Amino acid sequence: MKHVTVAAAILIKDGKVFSAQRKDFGEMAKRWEFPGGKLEEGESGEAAIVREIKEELDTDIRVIKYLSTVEYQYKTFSITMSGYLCEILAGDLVLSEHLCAKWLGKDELYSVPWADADIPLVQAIEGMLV
Ligand SMILES: Nc1nc2c([nH]c(=O)n2[C@@H]2O[C@H](COP(=O)(O)OP(=O)(O)OP(=O)(O)O)[C@@H](O)[C@H]2O)c(=O)[nH]1
Repeated sequence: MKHVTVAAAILIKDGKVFSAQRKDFGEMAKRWEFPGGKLEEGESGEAAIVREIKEELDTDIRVIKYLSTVEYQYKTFSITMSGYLCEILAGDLVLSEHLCAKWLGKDELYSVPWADADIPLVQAIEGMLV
């Protein structure tokens, strides 16, 4: 079974968290996720998340702190995903790899179909939202 190690950015602004919708292919097609992606060989999670957000969203971020790591077994692959609380340094989160995106407040947090693996991370950040 394929295993992927992923870094995810938790971006919170005005009490809302940034969530983006995956494209229409793969096991997680059209699910909502934290932006990010797979670590390259020898790369740290912190370095990967800064690189991925630049690549995917043309935005410079910095990691404020590591939050937590989720392990999840999908039908076709397993995932280890670490979430990092990040802040935007420069850029406008320009979508290039997602269908759309939303800033979700506490009341809307579960209004989108999240990727299954994300639920523990979503729960972990609920208290940071308004
Ligand atoms: N970025 C991201 N990926 C997630 C999340 N939750 C989750 O299950 N995943 C899964 O983790 C994997 C990440 O792969 P990706 O396609 O985003 O990563 P990448 O940009 O490095 O991929 P690529 O360069 O191979 O296309 C996907 O299978 C995706 O479905 C999440 O919150 N964020």
